[in-house]
Amino acid sequence: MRFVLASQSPARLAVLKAAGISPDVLVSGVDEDALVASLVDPTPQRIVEVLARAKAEAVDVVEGVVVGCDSMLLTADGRVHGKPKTREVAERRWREQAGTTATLLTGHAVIRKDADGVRTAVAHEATLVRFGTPTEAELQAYLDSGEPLEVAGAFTLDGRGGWFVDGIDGDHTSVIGISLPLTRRLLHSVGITLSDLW
Ligand SMILES: Nc1nc2c(ncn2[C@@H]2O[C@H](COP(=O)(O)OP(=O)(O)OP(=O)(O)O)[C@@H](O)[C@H]2O)c(=O)[nH]1
Repeated sequence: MRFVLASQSPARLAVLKAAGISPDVLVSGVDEDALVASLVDPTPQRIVEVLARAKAEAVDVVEGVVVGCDSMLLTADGRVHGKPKTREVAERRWREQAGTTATLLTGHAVIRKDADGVRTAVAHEATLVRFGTPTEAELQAYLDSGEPLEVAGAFTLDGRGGWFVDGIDGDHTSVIGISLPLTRRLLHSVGITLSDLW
């Protein structure tokens, strides 16, 4: 069965490959900001689920299974944060989040398309992340690396950011970008087991 990852994320691709899946990668190009702006008073959980589903629906796949994801960091003040994209925003994020606990939300959408039609399953995973406190020099060096600018919440678990994550409570693959256990459950709900894909 064809397995399509509707994501440009190298981390999502790496998680799937290490887990025995070699997906086709089709980048959705969804305008995330515009879609979020169109939602009326959405919860953080709904935002990541709507975005994940939009990405999976946007790619042109006639038959097979498509997976789309979206990750955001939900901070204790109720705000959600995507990718900083600039050094200034990444620095502000770290000055606010260092030493705190936040929740990394990852929305997941699995869409199966075959002769029986289209079946869709959507859910999100929430992982608590306990941030450490980088020194000023460490923070500046981390920002200089460029890594925190292109990842949700301005940190990675499996990269340079790992030095500044004291611990997590929940699924680590979800933090990296795609929850394997949740994706397995969503695949089951559309009639697919891993043995169909391995
Ligand atoms: N390696 C790594 N990447 C992370 C981590 N946390 C978040 N990310 C990445 O941060 C990005 C979150 O942005 P998203 O909008 O969900 O995805 P994207 O990278 O824009 O790619 P699309 O799915 O095509 O939208 C994803 O690429 C995640 O894999 C982490 O702990 N490790």
